[in-house]
Amino acid sequence: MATPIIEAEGLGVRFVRNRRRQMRIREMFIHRSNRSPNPGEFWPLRDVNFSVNAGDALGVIGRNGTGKSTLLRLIAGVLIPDEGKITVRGRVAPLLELSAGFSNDLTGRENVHLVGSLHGLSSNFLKKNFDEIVDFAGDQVSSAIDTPVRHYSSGMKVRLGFSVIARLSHPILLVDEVMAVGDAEFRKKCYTTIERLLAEGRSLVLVSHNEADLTRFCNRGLYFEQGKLVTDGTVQDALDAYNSVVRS
Ligand SMILES: Nc1ncnc2c1ncn2[C@@H]1O[C@H](COP(=O)(O)OP(=O)(O)OP(=O)(O)O)[C@@H](O)[C@H]1O
Repeated sequence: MATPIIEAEGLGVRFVRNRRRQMRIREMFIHRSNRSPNPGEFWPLRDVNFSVNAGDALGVIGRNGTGKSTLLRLIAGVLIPDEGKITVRGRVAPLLELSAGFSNDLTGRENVHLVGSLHGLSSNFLKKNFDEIVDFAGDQVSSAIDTPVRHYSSGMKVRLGFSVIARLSHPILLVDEVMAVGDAEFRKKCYTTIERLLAEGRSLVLVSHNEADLTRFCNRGLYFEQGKLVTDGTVQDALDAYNSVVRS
C-alpha cells in the first residue's frame, strides 16, 4: 500500500477563548482555587484520524466553527498540535488567507518577490515569470503593480497572492474558500488552475461550503461536527452527512 502523503493520528488542538483578556488580581485568586486550570479552554479538533494518498482531492466539510480552517493550518505547519500528530510528506502550497502574507508598505511588484521567495521560488524564476504572474492577477492589479498594496482592494490582494502561490510546484495544495472571494472571472481562473494542478498529480485539500466546488474537484470527503471527524468517505458520503444535519 502506498505511504499516505498526509496522515493525522489522534490529532488535537486546544485553544483558549479570550486569551487576550487581562485577568484582574481578584479573578486570578478565584481561578487559582477553581478546579478548571484554564477557563475558556476548548478543543476545536480532537482525536482526528485520517490519511490522504498522493493524488487524492479531499473536501473538508462542516458547519461554521467546526475546525476546518484549524485543520488546514495544522497541515500547513503554522499550528502545532497539542495532542497526537500530523505527518505531511511533501511541501505545501497554501492558498489560504492569501492577502495576509503581503506587506502593506511594499508595492505589488515587491510583494511578488517577497512572498515568492518566502515560499521558496528563486529570484531568477520570479524575474522570468513576473509578467505572467501579474497578467494572471488581472488588469486592475497590472496597472497598480508599482503601488503599495495598502491601496489594493482585498480582491486585488487575493488575486495577486493566488497568482504567486499557483506557481509553486509543491505536491500538496491547500485551498480555503479562496474561490468565494473573487468575482466570476477570477473564479474561472481558479477553477482552471486547480484542474491543471490536479491533472499534474498534485493532492488537494479543499475547505468549502460550496457543494458544486466540492463535487467538481474532490473524490474524498471528511465531515466534521464540533471538532470531531464524523464521516470519512467519498465526497458524496460527507455531503450527505452534512446535508442530513443542516436540512433536518
Ligand atoms: N487562534 C484562536 N484562538 C481561539 N479560538 C480560535 C482561534 N482560531 C479559531 N478559533 C475558534 O476555533 C473554532 C474552530 O475555528 P475554525 O476557524 O477552524 O472553524 P471553521 O470550521 O473553519 O469555520 P468557518 O466555516 O466559519 O470558516 C471556532 O470556535 C473558532 O472561534
